Amino acid sequence: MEKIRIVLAGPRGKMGTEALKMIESTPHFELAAAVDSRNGGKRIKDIVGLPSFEALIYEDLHVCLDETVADVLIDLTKPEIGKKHLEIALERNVRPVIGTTGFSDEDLRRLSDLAADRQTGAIIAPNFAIGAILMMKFSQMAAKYLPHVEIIEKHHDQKLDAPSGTALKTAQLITEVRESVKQGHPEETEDLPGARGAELDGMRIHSVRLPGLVAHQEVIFGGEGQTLTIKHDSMNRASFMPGVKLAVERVMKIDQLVYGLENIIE
Ligand SMILES: NC(=O)C1=CN([C@@H]2O[C@H](COP(=O)(O)OP(=O)(O)OC[C@H]3O[C@@H](n4cnc5c(N)ncnc54)[C@H](O)[C@@H]3O)[C@@H](O)[C@H]2O)C=CC1
Ligand SMILES: O=C(O)C1=N[C@H](C(=O)O)C[C@H](O)C1
Repeated sequence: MEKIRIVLAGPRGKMGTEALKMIESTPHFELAAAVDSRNGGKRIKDIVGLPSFEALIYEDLHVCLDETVADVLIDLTKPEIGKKHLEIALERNVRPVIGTTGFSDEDLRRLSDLAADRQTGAIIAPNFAIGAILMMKFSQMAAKYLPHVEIIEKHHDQKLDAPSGTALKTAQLITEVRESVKQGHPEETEDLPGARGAELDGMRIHSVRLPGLVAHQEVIFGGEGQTLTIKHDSMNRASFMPGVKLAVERVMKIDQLVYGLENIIE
């Protein structure tokens, strides 16, 4: 089998270091280069303790792709950078697998058109953990019958964005099937601003940030005399890697943009 040549953006990060281990242990993957905000000109083996990686580090994705033969870009940096990198990769027919968040509906439309024009596969995955994908799918099933729903997402306190991409994706999947309802008391007040969380189509989303957490979400449904809680916990970043690996393999076989791994797992 021919190896899939990967450029990894964000190799020093919490996700990036796990992704390096995953690439190293996958015989048909090869690290072609890396993109980092520092360390340009060095080699990956010089900045992380993985001596097998000779791949060069670039500080600019344009230059990296000018000088590197690559099939796939994995981006695990931060929201605005991931979006920019996705576009640069597509313009060069390198297939992006993006783990960062912050894509508006308008971004998704524009980038889908770009992927279709270039006939180049692209995957944006708000969450790579297979359990989290199932949590979202089960939540969508439940929302059809129990439309009163609140989402509580909990993350480590180094997370930049709120609410999480996973919470937004969950809410979006729920709005596809749920009848719009006004939740809570019609006359409820918020005596401390933010107490009821963010609001999306009547649903409430609450974001918790604490040291000690990794990535966790509860979707709580309420009905007459009953509640249903669907809960997922990522205990470490290794939990995301089977999904990253699957996305890299699948992006090689598609010629359009896919938003969410639920669209590629059977
Ligand atoms: N889709 C998913 O399943 C998951 C997505 N994430 C997302 O992945 C991203 C990374 O998460 P963590 O590893 O926890 O963050 P982190 O802060 O540990 O790592 C981010 C890395 O990106 C690098 N970086 C920043 N700007 C850059 C630039 N311009 N070019 C290249 N590299 C740059 C930083 O140096 C850092 O090493 C976040 O956006 C996070 O929300 C995190 C976990 C799971
Ligand atoms: O920043 C994180 O850590 C995570 N980000 C993604 C999100 O915003 O949903 C995925 C996962 O929750 C971890």
